[in-house]
Amino acid sequence: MRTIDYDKVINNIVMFTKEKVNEAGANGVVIGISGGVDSATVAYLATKALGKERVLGLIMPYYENHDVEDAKLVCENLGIEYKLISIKPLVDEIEKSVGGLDIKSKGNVMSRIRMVLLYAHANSRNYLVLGTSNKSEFLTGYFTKWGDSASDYAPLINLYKTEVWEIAKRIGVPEKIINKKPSAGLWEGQSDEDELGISYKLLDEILYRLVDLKMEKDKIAEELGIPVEKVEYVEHLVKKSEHKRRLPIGPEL
Ligand SMILES: Nc1ncnc2c1ncn2[C@@H]1O[C@H](COP(=O)(O)OP(=O)(O)OC[C@H]2O[C@@H]([n+]3cccc(C(=O)O)c3)[C@H](O)[C@@H]2O)[C@@H](O)[C@H]1O
Ligand SMILES: Nc1ncnc2c1ncn2[C@@H]1O[C@H](COP(=O)(O)OP(=O)(O)OP(=O)(O)O)[C@@H](O)[C@H]1O
Ligand SMILES: [Mg+2]
Repeated sequence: MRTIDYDKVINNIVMFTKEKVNEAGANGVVIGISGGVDSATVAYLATKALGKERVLGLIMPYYENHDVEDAKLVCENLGIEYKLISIKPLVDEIEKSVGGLDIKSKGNVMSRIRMVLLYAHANSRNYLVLGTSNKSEFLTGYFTKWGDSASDYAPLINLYKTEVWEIAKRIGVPEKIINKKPSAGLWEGQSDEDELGISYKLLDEILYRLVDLKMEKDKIAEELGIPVEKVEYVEHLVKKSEHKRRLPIGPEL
């Protein structure tokens, strides 16, 4: 992987967050706290930048499981204000109004309902929404369009998942959270690496060479000692999600 000066990156994110909040004249930031490492890392960095009084955490479970305890652990360790809001009634109402939803579509509704709640709090308190997307998710399209991808600023967007883990370790995110299997939590037992069909470690190595270094696919395969089909698969994920990384477009006049 690329070598990064982690202390410098941490400092840059902290300065960036401070600057953007000041520029916007905002009173603080609101973050969806899932109990996973991405949102925990954003919450730790935001608290470093703004102080605990200007960070609001929203814990928004659909399912009843241990993730809520992990999310509370993050908020309580930081001493930030947090609210626990079950999104079950809202999501179930939408599912009913559609007349039933397959599990993936329902997961996307969960993600978008959380976005609505985050922006309702941002509007009413003059806060900004901090997103938690990282570069691995962003490039592969592994997010809900206008759902978890929707935010005002995304402090981790230029960092691969394996780099987020490194940062999390350095800023004191509890080990229990760092060691959790990444999951969107959109259905019981969901795992990012299972759904994507590749480990983040390998995905990041491929993405870095494909996107940042713009290397030829067979060269990447040779360097990593993997079949070229794996590289082609990752390229396919990047290409088919292009529409998720831009605002809607229309025809040329
Ligand atoms: N070519 C194209 N040009 C323009 N728009 C296009 C399009 N193809 C689809 N679309 C639109 O995009 C929609 C599909 O995109 P979308 O609604 O996002 O849905 P989709 O990509 O099918 O599903 C989201 C994926 O992200 C994962 N996810 C979601 C949320 C959080 C996390 C996490 O890691 O925490 C992961 C989730 O498990 C699932 O695999 C279509 O319904 C259509 O409206
Ligand atoms: N139950 C939840 N409560 C509040 N926010 C949530 C919840 N589930 C998901 N989110 C929001 O959606 C984001 C995307 O989820 P994602 O799973 O990619 O990140 P994560 O849970 O922080 O880390 P990991 O990918 O390691 O599980 C979260 O970071 C969080 O901001
Ligand atoms: Mg998660």
